Amino acid sequence: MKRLDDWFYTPAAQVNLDAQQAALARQAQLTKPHGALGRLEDLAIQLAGLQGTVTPSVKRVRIVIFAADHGIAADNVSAFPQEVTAQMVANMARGGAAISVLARALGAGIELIVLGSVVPIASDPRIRSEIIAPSTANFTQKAAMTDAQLRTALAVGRAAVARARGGGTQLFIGGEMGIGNTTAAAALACAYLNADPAQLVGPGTGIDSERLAHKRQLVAQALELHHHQFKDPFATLMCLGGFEIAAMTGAYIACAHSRLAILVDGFISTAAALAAQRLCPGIEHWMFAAHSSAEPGHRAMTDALGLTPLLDLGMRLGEGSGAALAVPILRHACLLQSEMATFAEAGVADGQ
Ligand SMILES: O=C(O)c1ccc[n+]([C@@H]2O[C@H](COP(=O)([O-])O)[C@@H](O)[C@H]2O)c1
Ligand SMILES: Cc1cc2nc[nH]c2cc1C
Repeated sequence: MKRLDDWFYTPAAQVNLDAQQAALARQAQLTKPHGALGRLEDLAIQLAGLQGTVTPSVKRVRIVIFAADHGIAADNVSAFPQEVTAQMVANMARGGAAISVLARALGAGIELIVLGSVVPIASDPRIRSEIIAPSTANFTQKAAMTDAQLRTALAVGRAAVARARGGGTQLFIGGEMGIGNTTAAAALACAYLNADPAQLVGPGTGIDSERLAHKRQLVAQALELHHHQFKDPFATLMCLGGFEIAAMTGAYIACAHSRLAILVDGFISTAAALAAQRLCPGIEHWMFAAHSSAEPGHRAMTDALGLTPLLDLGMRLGEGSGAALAVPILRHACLLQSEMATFAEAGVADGQ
């Protein structure tokens, strides 16, 4: 049931325009031709507005991985079996996944949260169990989640951000793991953007063209079944989403409420960002798009959010890995803004 006083409908916090103005003015005084640092200048100015200071910093980064299984995986939409979701979470806990390596290199904190798994998750202090159900329902037959399940998933994301905030995090990265979740993300993108599955459904982990045609057909079937819900962004997420996608949506919204900058990862993370933007207007101002996923259909979502990805490395891994790789760019943008000398300090003659 829709209640407009629900926390996730509260619009995003306002950006601090004074800090943003001050950062813009400082950029003009730094020892470089005006605009010579290109997008690094815009990033520093945006971060100044988000953090309310002329000298922003993203030293303290928190990566939260949300993992869950999907009912649609029963329909042969992924190149991998469903138990890989749980196996990869265990790999992440042991430090062997790509995101584990990148988080270590960045000195970033990482939290693993499982919201649904078709196989039992071994008790492990490094894994947070927030199991809602073994998996979502198959959305070609019924809504993926119940209203209560969606609210729980959104709240799991919100609580993760509260913990991050408590630890002094300056930049939030949501990562995900879930076999079958590119089908859910593509279905969400089609519903929110009123687009055709032929444009937005792609190969995910790497299926052949025959299975891709089948995957597109399943998404078309789901859109047909649920289309009467698509005027309502909450109901759309309930019908087509996943527990990990919804948790990321809740996390992003909580970031925009608690003034925390968000670095969005790839295809699935951006579908969650799109859902967040439909629930929480203005949230896009709190976001940076880290990279352009190789998954076709990603671009349509970043365009709809008005975000321009920082990197294009042909990646399609998820786990927050593309976002982790973009962190040094944001860090360097902040360092330049904070530590470069001004023309006056350095005794360098300014231009016109
Ligand atoms: O982030 C991306 O752009 C991305 C693109 C394709 C696949 N993935 C990852 O691959 C898994 C989903 O792929 P699939 O084929 O099972 O739908 C899931 O665990 C994602 O993290 C991620
Ligand atoms: C091995 C593997 C690792 C992943 N990481 C994110 N999604 C993934 C999907 C697979 C299949």
